[in-house]
Amino acid sequence: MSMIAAFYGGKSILITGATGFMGKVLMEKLFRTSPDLKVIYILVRTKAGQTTQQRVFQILNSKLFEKVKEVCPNVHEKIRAIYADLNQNDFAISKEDMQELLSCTNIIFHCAATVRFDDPLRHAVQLNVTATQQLLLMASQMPKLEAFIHISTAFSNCNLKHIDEVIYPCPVEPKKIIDSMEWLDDAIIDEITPKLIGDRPNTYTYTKALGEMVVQQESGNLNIAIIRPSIVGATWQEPFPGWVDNLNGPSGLIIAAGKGFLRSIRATPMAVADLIPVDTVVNLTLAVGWYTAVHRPKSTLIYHCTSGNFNPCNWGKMGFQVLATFEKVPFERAFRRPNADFTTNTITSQYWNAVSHRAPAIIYDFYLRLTGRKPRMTKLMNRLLRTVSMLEYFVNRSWEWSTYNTEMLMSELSPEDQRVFNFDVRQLNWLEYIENYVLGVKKYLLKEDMAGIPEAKQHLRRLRNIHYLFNTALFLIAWRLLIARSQMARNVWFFIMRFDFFPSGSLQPRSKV
Ligand SMILES: CCCCCCCCCCCCCCCCCC(=O)SCCNC(=O)CCNC(=O)[C@H](O)C(C)(C)COP(=O)(O)OP(=O)(O)OC[C@H]1O[C@@H](n2cnc3c(N)ncnc32)[C@H](O)[C@@H]1OP(=O)(O)O
Ligand SMILES: NC(=O)C1=CN([C@@H]2O[C@H](COP(=O)(O)OP(=O)(O)OC[C@H]3O[C@@H](n4cnc5c(N)ncnc54)[C@H](OP(=O)(O)O)[C@@H]3O)[C@@H](O)[C@H]2O)C=CC1
Repeated sequence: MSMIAAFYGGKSILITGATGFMGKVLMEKLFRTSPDLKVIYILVRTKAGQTTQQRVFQILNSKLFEKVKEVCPNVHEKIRAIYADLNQNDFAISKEDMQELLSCTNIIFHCAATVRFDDPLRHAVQLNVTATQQLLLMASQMPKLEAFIHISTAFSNCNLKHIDEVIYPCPVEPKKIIDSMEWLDDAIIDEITPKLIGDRPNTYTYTKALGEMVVQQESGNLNIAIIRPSIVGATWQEPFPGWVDNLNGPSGLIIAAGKGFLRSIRATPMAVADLIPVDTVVNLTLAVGWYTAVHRPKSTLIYHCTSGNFNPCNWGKMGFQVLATFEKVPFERAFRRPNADFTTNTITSQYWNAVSHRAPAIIYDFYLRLTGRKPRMTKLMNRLLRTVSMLEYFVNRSWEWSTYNTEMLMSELSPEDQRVFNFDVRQLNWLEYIENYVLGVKKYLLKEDMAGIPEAKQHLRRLRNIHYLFNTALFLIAWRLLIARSQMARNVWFFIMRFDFFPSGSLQPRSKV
């Protein structure tokens, strides 16, 4: 019997960010392994015209939850969606709901965050820092609370090369930052943002670091742990391989490469691609919840959930395997044949951006205009290049994360728990994982049917022929222009012609047969 699964039985669990990528997998695993848990409270806002109930309905009816429905048929009764907006005071939770949360919650998993790299500082602080502070305040009023698990990121200190399982202070206290957001206007905030984030690449990593400081400062008597995952990718094993439902991290770039938009990226092939499957992160998170509640460590423990030091894969290997998978399972209606290159040189990268990204987009838009349609490729390409430029920081560096606490936890688990809540990435076969990831992107993100693969391959063959035709035409035009302008080119041309048309020793053309 799994001790961790048994621990969650009968518990009331509060999850923030349950509608997000990680939150959904966390809920799924909890329901599947501990169907006798009492209730999962989720803080949900309304979005895209959907009520909180409609959002929950959609999640429970998704493919991800198919297995849960077999194990826990009354899952919809055990999930209690509470309307909440983490940007509002007291999260805009009603008094009755707040009362229930305060009196019943046993465990909190705080996953909600803004993960956008370009969020204005004010918004990133509100969600990643102030909301965390408010949630801690709520937690301190929960008499039955056994553990508070905060999800951070392994990149919260990405300005360092070696990162230990400790909280590193930021120069300006989070409380001062929170206060200043109250009275500074947006223009001033924008002006001071680069100074505040310092050598971090974006407001996301900076505010996640501030969030950790808040956890440390406001922990009081709470039983707290922090989990720092690296780049979270599709599921490895559970509930099935390759599940992914958003474009963050590598997923968006896999689509861009598979559809032939992304042809080159400034990335270091030998740099470690510190990807971690989402189900691995969830298994560690649940194990940490159990350990923190049962063993009550004296201080806040930080767990790095990374793959680089256990089972490293690099970007070169990853890119190669992604392209190899496109050969077997191409995406439908590609713009160009998938063929993305890595370059480490900024100038070469700019050259390829002009030649392989912008030029084809301009030509395609010209074609759209000629055929009376609205041009759109240049705009799309500009957005893609902007996205790529934001991710470049992470694909040109390697980090070392110490994993003492994660390894300690692994050794504390019973063999059964090590199996059910497996977070040992040494067992991960990268080639298989990446292949399943690409397949998952095709199936669950692009919603493409496997039956369309022959047609997709046929389309790629057509694109290859167009490519050859286009290149030949381009070569001929360039050559024709060159001979018109250069005597030397003309001499070379006549020399070749003579060599080809007049057999050696003869000045007569070859007779046509
Ligand atoms: C052979 C090649 C193989 C390639 C493999 C190489 C892979 C390298 C991957 C490196 C990943 C490094 C990630 C590092 C993560 C750090 C870990 C964390 O904690 S951080 C946690 C992880 N956090 C993150 O990863 C956040 C990263 N993302 C962001 O911050 C923002 O999306 C943005 C600033 C990039 C774009 O903002 P903005 O322009 O305002 O627009 P929107 O957001 O509204 O989207 C606009 C359009 O772009 C689309 N799209 C979106 N994302 C991607 C993508 N990744 N990609 C491509 N496309 C993407 C989106 O669908 C939309 O399309 P459409 O609907 O218009 O057609
Ligand atoms: N994905 C990754 O690569 C990594 C993620 N992490 C961390 O893991 C955690 C989960 O990330 P992930 O699941 O990928 O992120 P997602 O963007 O998929 O999910 C974010 C969640 O936060 C919720 N949320 C955002 N703003 C609000 C708000 N104002 N009120 C209520 N809820 C809100 C979202 O709700 P809604 O659906 O309504 O938008 C969503 O449920 C985050 O803390 C992140 O920093 C760490 C390392 C890597």
